[in-house]
Amino acid sequence: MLTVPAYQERLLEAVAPLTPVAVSVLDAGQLLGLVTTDEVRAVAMLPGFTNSAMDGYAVRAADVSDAPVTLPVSGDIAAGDTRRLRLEPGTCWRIMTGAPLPDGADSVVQVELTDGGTTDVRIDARVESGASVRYPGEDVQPGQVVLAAGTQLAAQHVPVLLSAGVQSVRVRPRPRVAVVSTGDELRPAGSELEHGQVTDSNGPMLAALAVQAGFDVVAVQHVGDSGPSTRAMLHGLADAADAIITSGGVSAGAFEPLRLAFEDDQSLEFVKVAMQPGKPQAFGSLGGTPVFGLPGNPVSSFVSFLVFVAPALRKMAGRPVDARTVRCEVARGWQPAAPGRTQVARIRMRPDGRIEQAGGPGSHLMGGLATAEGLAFVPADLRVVREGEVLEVIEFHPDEGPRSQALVDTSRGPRNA
Ligand SMILES: Nc1nc2c(c(=O)[nH]1)N[C@H]1C(S)=C(S)[C@@H](COP(=O)(O)OP(=O)(O)OC[C@H]3O[C@@H](n4cnc5c(N)ncnc54)[C@H](O)[C@@H]3O)O[C@H]1N2
Ligand code: MOO
Repeated sequence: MLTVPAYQERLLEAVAPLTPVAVSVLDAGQLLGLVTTDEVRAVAMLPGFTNSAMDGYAVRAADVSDAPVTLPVSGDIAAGDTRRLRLEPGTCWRIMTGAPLPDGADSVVQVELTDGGTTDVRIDARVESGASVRYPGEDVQPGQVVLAAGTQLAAQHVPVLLSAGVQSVRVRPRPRVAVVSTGDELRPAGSELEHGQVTDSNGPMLAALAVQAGFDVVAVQHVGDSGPSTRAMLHGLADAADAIITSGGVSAGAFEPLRLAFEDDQSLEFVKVAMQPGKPQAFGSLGGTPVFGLPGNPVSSFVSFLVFVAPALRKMAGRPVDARTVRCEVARGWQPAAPGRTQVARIRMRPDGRIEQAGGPGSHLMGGLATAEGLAFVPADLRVVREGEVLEVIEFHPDEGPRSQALVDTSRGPRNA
């Protein structure tokens, strides 16, 4: 049996980062989570013009040095005013935050330090030259590197990309994933079930895991216990997807579709990993598209995705491969179900940050999975997990949500309205 790190390594060696593509920054929502392959340089400077940092009055500092003073107000300059204006010595303009400073003005007195007048204004405090003024290029200069190569794009990068005149960025594309459930017993969700049939929950679950982890799902399909049908379906999907994830049909039964399809073929290998759940695994490549064959038990599939598939897909996406883990202390011990195999235990977090097992270790227990808040790694040589033991934990982060949602312009109201 392979160890968990040995199988992870095998998968990582077999996949390569996807070829970079240029993506328009106008599609900012689509960029979230993608990784830049090149430095991104500003085209325009930021700010683009001298402007006010405060609502107040644009003045020459010299004219208010003997404050309190009263100055005539030449007019109003709102944000967005495109006129080229001048300030005559001994006068002022009422100006709003972000509005262009008139030529000749060198500072802004915020409105709170005045009587707020609109024809004449009494200014009660002196200001230094440059007070409350934002200068062109003080934030970003043309040609300046605003994003390093290898940046994983997030909301914080959107403003500078859109404002600094950048047209497009080169990124690794989001891996496109096809999901295939195998087995004659499966029926699509919502179907009436006959005795012996079960709902295909792995397909939608694996699709949800993929989307939640920042990948695109291009197909969710089902095939029965037929080797030829499985071969045909997977070969078809290999052209449309960057990776295929199957569930079921990899263990020792008489009708295992993945085995029937590929056992005599060099394209897929069937291995056992010293992990519980998730012992039987298959991996291979169809026309260069990696195929991850996960075991059918729902929790086995779930765990296998996070432990084996997600790191490989992250490598394809150019992201750091390792899952983020935290070290947590065990609040209440338990007995690992399969000593000698790394147990990937479903756990709950107590309010004090300590953990306990969520439900039993069985790999069919979907109810227990639903109550879990993370997965804890119990080393294979640990026969008993004792209170106080410290384990590595992958926390589930439902707050992170999907990353491929387009940003919608809601200003036009509902579609077809
Ligand atoms: N003789 C042996 N039997 C089994 C072994 C073994 O080593 N020797 N390993 C066991 C382990 S461990 C696992 S895990 C499972 C893996 O089995 P398969 O990958 O072949 O999966 P199936 O047999 O197709 O299904 C297993 C189980 O999961 C249910 N299932 C499958 N697909 C779905 C789906 N899309 N949605 C919901 N549920 C699904 C299926 O109905 C079965 O109950 O093998 C053990 N057996
Ligand atoms: O590997 Mo199986 O997932 O132990 O039930």
